Amino acid sequence: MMKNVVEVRDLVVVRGEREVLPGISLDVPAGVTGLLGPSGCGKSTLLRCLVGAQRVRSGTVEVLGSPAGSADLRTRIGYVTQAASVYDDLTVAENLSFFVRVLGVDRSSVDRAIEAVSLGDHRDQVVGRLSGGQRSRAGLAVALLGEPDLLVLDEPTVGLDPVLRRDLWALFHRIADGGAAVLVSSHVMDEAERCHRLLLMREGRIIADGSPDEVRERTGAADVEQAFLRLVEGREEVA
Ligand SMILES: Nc1ncnc2c1ncn2[C@@H]1O[C@H](COP(=O)(O)OP(=O)(O)OP(=O)(O)O)[C@@H](O)[C@H]1O
Repeated sequence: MMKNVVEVRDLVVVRGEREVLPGISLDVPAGVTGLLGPSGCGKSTLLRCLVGAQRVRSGTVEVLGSPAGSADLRTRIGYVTQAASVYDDLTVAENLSFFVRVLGVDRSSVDRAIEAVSLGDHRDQVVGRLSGGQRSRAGLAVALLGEPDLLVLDEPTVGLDPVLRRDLWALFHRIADGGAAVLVSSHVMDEAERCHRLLLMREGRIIADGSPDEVRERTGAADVEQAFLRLVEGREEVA
């Protein structure tokens, strides 16, 4: 049995002139893992590496036992970026039918994906007329088409109201309960409590790794936001 869904070792990524990831190592197990850190710390860059969309300078990225970017991972990873991944002028069902052909997966996955994100009542509605939360779920449905073993979500709850955020997190947990590993990035620390496991990131490095309880206990903090600040301050004292 495989231990980790993702294993990253000594990964170095340079974007523009900057070493955005200066040699990061981390594992992602099954369940819901939160990748948390301030804007610009390199979360999206790391996620791009996992899906094989980022040029890397050195190090290794293994996903589901294969090197990131391998052809056999194409339908085994679902990836939702911050940019909209669905077409505004197509209905939910038309979008999904289109991506079914692109991915070469079974047509029956359209209904399954629509049901998974609870968009049954909106399946024949044009995406451009959906609310923000419904649009997010439509994008998520596309990522679920291939029944992925790993779902990579880049800040999926940005700009959503608290009720929609809560509903989306419940959905991530249902997906994880179905057996997929779910990796969710966020710069909102209060989302940390909703994860089985946390990776706290700062300036291209992982500064803490564990369950929300472990991270809080290790730092003696009341919540994960305070834990993050304590870790940052601790580092600065040592430096
Ligand atoms: N195309 C690019 N060319 C050069 N530098 C880039 C490019 N894209 C991002 N960067 C830089 O890489 C660093 C990390 O960016 P990244 O998008 O990975 O951060 P992030 O943690 O996902 O931020 P956010 O939460 O704002 O999305 C930033 O300093 C950013 O300016």
